[in-house]
Amino acid sequence: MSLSAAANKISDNDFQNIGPAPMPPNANGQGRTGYNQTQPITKLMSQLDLTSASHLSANSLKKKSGWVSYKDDGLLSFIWQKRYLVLHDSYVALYKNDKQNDDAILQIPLTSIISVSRTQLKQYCFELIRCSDRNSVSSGSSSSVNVSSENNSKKSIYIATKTENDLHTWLDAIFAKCPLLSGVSSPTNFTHKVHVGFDPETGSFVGMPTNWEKLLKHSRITGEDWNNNSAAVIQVLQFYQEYNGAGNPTNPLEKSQSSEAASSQKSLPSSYNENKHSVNSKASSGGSSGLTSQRQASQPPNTKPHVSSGNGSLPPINTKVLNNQSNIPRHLQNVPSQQYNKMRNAHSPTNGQFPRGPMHSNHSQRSLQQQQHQQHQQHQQQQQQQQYQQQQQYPYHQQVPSPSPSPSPSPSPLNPYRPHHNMINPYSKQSLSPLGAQPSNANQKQGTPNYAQNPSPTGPQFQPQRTAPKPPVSAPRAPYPPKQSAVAAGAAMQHVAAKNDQPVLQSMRQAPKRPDTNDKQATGVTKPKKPTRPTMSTAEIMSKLKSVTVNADPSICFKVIEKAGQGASGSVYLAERTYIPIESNMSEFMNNEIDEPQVGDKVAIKQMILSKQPRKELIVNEILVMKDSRHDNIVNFLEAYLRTDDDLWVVMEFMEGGSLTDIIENSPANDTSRSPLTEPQIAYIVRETCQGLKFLHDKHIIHRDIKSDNVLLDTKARVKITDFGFCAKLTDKRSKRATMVGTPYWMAPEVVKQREYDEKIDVWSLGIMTIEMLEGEPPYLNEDPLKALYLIATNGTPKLKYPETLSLEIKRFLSVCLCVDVRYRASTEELLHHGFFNLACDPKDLTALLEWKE
Ligand SMILES: Nc1ncnc2c1ncn2[C@@H]1O[C@H](COP(=O)(O)OP(=O)(O)OP(=O)(O)O)[C@@H](O)[C@H]1O
Repeated sequence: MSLSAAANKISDNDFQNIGPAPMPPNANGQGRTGYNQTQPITKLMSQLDLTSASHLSANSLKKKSGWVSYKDDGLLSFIWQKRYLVLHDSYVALYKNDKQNDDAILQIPLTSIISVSRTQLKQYCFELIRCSDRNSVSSGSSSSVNVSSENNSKKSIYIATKTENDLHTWLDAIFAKCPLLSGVSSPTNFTHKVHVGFDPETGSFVGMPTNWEKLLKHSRITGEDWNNNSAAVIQVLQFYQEYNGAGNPTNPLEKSQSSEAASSQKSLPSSYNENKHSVNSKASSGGSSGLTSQRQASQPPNTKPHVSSGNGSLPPINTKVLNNQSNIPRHLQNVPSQQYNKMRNAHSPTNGQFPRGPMHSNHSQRSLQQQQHQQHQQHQQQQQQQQYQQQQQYPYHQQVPSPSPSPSPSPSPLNPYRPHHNMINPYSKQSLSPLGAQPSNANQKQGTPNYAQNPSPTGPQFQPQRTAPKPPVSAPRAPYPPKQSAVAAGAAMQHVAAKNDQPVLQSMRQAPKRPDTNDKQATGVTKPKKPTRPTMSTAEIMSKLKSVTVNADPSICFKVIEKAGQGASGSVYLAERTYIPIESNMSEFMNNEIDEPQVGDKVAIKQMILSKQPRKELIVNEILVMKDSRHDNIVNFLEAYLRTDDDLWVVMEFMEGGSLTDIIENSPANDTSRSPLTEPQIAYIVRETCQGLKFLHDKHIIHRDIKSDNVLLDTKARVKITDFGFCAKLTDKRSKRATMVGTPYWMAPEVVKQREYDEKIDVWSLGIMTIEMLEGEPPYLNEDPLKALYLIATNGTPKLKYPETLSLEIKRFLSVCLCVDVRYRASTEELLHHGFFNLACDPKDLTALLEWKE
C-alpha cells in the first residue's frame, strides 16, 4: 500500500497519535539512496507499506523480544547459540527459551551499554559493547549513567538476527533505551560512579552534575518524565549543553544569562546606531537603560512604516495596539494576561533556557527581543502596580501608556519571540540607516567618505576600496544618483569604522557547536566526535565573495526607501534601483532566467557587516546557494556588492508581503476562529513551499531551518523560501548530516536526538509550519525549551490541539510529514501528490491575509 493510500486510512481519531512509522519500503535497505525522495514517485509509492506498521507500536518498541543467534567474546566465542533476546525496561537479557521462565543466561543493564552497532561478522549482525561494570544499577527509577573510570574494561557480544529488518528494529529499540547511547556520550568529568535518578520523596533529581540539576530544576521536566524515558532526558540535556557550550559545567544558567545579555547588548541592530553610545555606555555600566534606549528608537512591530520620499522627515507612527486578548490563542484566552505572559516568558533566557530562536543564528536576536520583552513587561507591570495603588483598580488587559517619549516595541502578543519586522522607523531622527537613509545634516557632519579612515578590520590582504564607478558615457540607463546618497553611504561607513574601534561584536549568527559526524556510521550508532573541520580562511572567503560580487559601489546604484526587516546577520532594506553599472562586471551576474534589471525596480537589500559575522563562510554559503537556486518558490538572489571589505550588500527580489509569521500573527481570522488561516489557504502556502523545497532537495540541498519566519510572500501571494545560510549539500559520499542546526520547536526528532539526518528534516519542519498556520504557533511553544526538546524526542508526532475541527486531508498530510520514522516520512515529491493540495485556494484568496501590510 502506498504511503498516501495508507495515510488515507487514518481516521479522525488516529491522528491523535499515529504511532511509529510503518516498515521500510524496502526492508533490506538496498536500493535506498540518500536521496530516495527523488526517485520516481510510482516506485516509491508502491514500495511504501503502512499496513505492516502495526507490529511496530510504541509498546513493542518499549519491550521487544525475539529469537536471535548469540555469541560472546569469551571462552565460547566461536559458537553461535540460539537464544531468546528480551529488551526489558532496564536491561537486555538472553534466555534459553521464549518462556523466560529460567534465569537469564546473560543480563546486561542498559546503563552499561556503551555502543550498539552493526558488524560484518554475520549477515544481519550487531555488536553490543558494554562496560564490564560491576557498579551498574538497573532498577527502579534510578539509573546509573556513568561508569567508573577505574572500571571501564569493555566486553562485546554479538547478536545475529534473521532479517535485515529485524536487525534494524533491534538496533533502534536498544539504542532508544540506553542512556549512554542515542548520540549521548557519557559524562567525562567523573572519577566516581554517579547514580542518577529521581527521588520521589524529595521531588528532586539526584546524582546529577550540578549544571544538569539546575537545568532540570528550571525546566518542567518531571520525575515522571525521567521515569518514562531517562535516556531522552539525558539526551536533551546533552543537546542543550552542547548548544550553550559545554565549557561551563558549574552554572549554565549564569552562563546562559550573561552570554545572552552580552550578545543582546552587543548585537544591536545597526539601525539602533544613533543610540549606540547611550546603549553601550549604559549597558556596560550594568544598567538596563540601554535597552530602554533601543526601545526609544524602535517602532512597535506590525506598525507600518510610511514610505517617504527619502527626505528624512519623520512620518506619523501608526501605533496599532496589538496586545489585546483577541490576539492570544483561543485556548489561552481565559488565562489572565499576566499568567499568559508568564507562560510566554518561560522561554526567557533569564530562566536559563534558550529562546525560541534558531540554534544557529537568531538566538541572540531573539534573546534581545526576549530581554526587551521581559523588561518591557516588568516595566509595564511595575507601572500597572503603581497605577493600581493609585486608582485601586487593576485592569489586566489595559495597555498602560509608557512614560517613554517614544513608543516601545510591543512584541507580538501571539509570539513575542518572533523577529520584530518593521520595528524600526527608518526616518526617525534617532535612527541612522547604514544604507544611507540618515538625515542630511548627519551627512554634512560626517562629510565625504574617507576610505583611508576605515582601515580594513580584516587585514592587509584586502584590496583597496573601490571608488564609485563613473557614470556611463553613452546612453546612461538612469539618471546619475544624487550625490547625497554616496555621501550618506560614506557616513554610514564612517560609522562602521567607529564601531570597529569597539570590542568585537558577539556573534549573532552563532556557529553550530557540533561538528558533522562520520557519515559511514549507521543511524542509531554512537557517534564519536570529530574535531571541527577547518573553515575557510578570511582570505579565501574574501576572494570567494569578490568572485560573486559586482565590482561597483552599490550606494550609487540604489536608493534606500525603508527598513524592511532585521535578521540575525544584518538588516534588510527596501530599495529602488537607480542605476545599473553596465561598465562593471554586472553582466556576468545577470541571469537569463530573471528579468533584466531595470531602473526603478524595487529590491530587497540585506546589508551585512562582515566583521560582525563570526562565520563568514555561512554568508558565502548563502550567496552561492541563492545564486544557483532560481525557482519560483525561492527568494531570488539578484546580485551582491562588497561596498567595502567589511560591508556586504546582498540584493534580492523584494517580497512585500513579509514573512508567513507576520501573516499568521496578523491574520484577521485570529479574532474569529481557532485557525489563523483556512485549510485552503494553508494548502496553497504549503504546496508552494513544498515546491521550493523539492527544488532544493532535487539538488541534494537541505534547507535546515524551515519555519514561517523563513517563508516570505509578495503582494501577488507568491510564496518563497528564504534564509539559506544553513543549507547543507548532500553528496554521494556524504548522504547524511549530523550537525546541530535548526530552530528547536521545528526540529525533527532525529536532529534533537543528534542522529544523522537527510532532506526529510525539512519535511518535518514543513509539518510543524503547517501546525503554525493551524494553531498560530508550533507545538510546545508554551513549554520550557528543554522540555520541548524532551517532548520532541519522546512524543514523536505532536498532537493537534483541535483535531476535531480539521479535515481528514490535512490530518493525513500531517501524518506523513510528522512521521518519526524517517523511512516513512514522505519526501517532498510524494507530498506534492498529496490529496491535501487539492484543497489549495487561488492566490487571490490570500489577499485578505496580505492586507495587514497596507
Ligand atoms: N527579500 C525580502 N523581501 C522583503 N523582506 C525581506 C526579504 N528578506 C528578508 N526580509 C525581511 O527581513 C527580515 C529579516 O530577514 P533575514 O533573512 O535577514 O532574517 P533572518 O533569517 O533572521 O536572518 P539571517 O539570515 O541573518 O539569519 C525578514 O523576517 C523579513 O521580514
